[in-house]
Amino acid sequence: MKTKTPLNLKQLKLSVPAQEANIKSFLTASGTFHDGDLRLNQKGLRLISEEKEAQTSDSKELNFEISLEDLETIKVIGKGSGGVVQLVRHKWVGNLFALKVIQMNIQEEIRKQIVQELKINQAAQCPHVVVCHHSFYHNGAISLVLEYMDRGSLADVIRQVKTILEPYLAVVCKQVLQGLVYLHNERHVIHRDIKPSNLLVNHEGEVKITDFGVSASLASSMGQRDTFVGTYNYMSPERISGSTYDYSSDIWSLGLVVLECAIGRFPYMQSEDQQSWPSFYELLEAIVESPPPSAPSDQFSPEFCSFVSACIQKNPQDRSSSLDLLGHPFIKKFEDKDIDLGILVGSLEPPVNFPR
Ligand SMILES: Nc1ncnc2c1ncn2[C@@H]1O[C@H](COP(=O)(O)OP(=O)(O)OP(=O)(O)O)[C@@H](O)[C@H]1O
Repeated sequence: MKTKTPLNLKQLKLSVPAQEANIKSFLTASGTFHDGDLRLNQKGLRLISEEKEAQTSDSKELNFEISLEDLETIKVIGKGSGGVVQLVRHKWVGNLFALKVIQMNIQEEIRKQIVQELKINQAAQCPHVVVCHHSFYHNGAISLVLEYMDRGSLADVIRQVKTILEPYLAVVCKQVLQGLVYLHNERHVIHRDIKPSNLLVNHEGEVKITDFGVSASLASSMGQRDTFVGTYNYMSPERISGSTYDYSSDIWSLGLVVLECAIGRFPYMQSEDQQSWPSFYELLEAIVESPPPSAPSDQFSPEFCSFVSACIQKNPQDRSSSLDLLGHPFIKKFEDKDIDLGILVGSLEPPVNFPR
């Protein structure tokens, strides 16, 4: 029988790695251990070539990869004409995202092409454009993993507050214009679908344009036809009448959105107590044929009225550009007033509680 040699406690030393602090450099934000081609996290071990990862990584700001199986649904937060938007949580990392699934009855080839274009657009680098972290083509649908905007859209805000006062509106406009300057002047794209439900808000009072790329990609994949549109309400007269259109088409839409937020009703609705909307054709005819709506000068400041009219002009050439509008007296007037949109949106019911 062997006798145990008593351990010399002094010999029992834990050897501390000389460069302990550097362990962090092996971990990504998600806690994934990576060393060269090796990746290890809760899901197991993977080998990824650094080069391939650089090419295929379409997650902006996130240094972990997202796959649909990693996301668990918390709640449906919205429904659009193209599909459903869900609030989802990353199972391992805990981050929240908005998952938008667009069911499309179009050829597989076109769907793949759209996802390809969306991936290019994912490089969006602007604090006023919603980040699309990832896009998939899966089971006949396009899924977009979007930055989650926890106060919903401007449509949700006006549903609650009915009207937005000029100082807050100036802050909203400034941020939307910053997003538009980025899209128009840096990315050289027309958004094509500026409307209240595509302007999202978070608790910090940040306003961001969403659906960037989606409508543009769909239009280009479908040969410039405006077949995929949820609403024509905010569409410029030149688009409705089938003429060529440019960035100024987004400015028309912005003007209508801003006026709607100020007066508390869609500007082509005659009065607040008007029960029914004009019919689809009446509306299109009014947009193309009637004089454009304007802000009533007895209720709003001259700066606001001038801003609205700089946007809502029938002739696209008479509209100001997004860059010019950023310097408009209406925007400048409130710039140094320290207006906190976060306080306004913070006082509202979070949209996730809305019955839809
Ligand atoms: N990234 C997001 N974060 C939080 N909520 C979102 C996000 N994206 C969309 N939503 C919510 O989901 C709703 C539906 O969005 P979606 O883009 O599918 O349709 P829509 O813009 O309302 O209409 P349409 O499909 O006709 O363009 C939005 O109005 C908004 O309230």
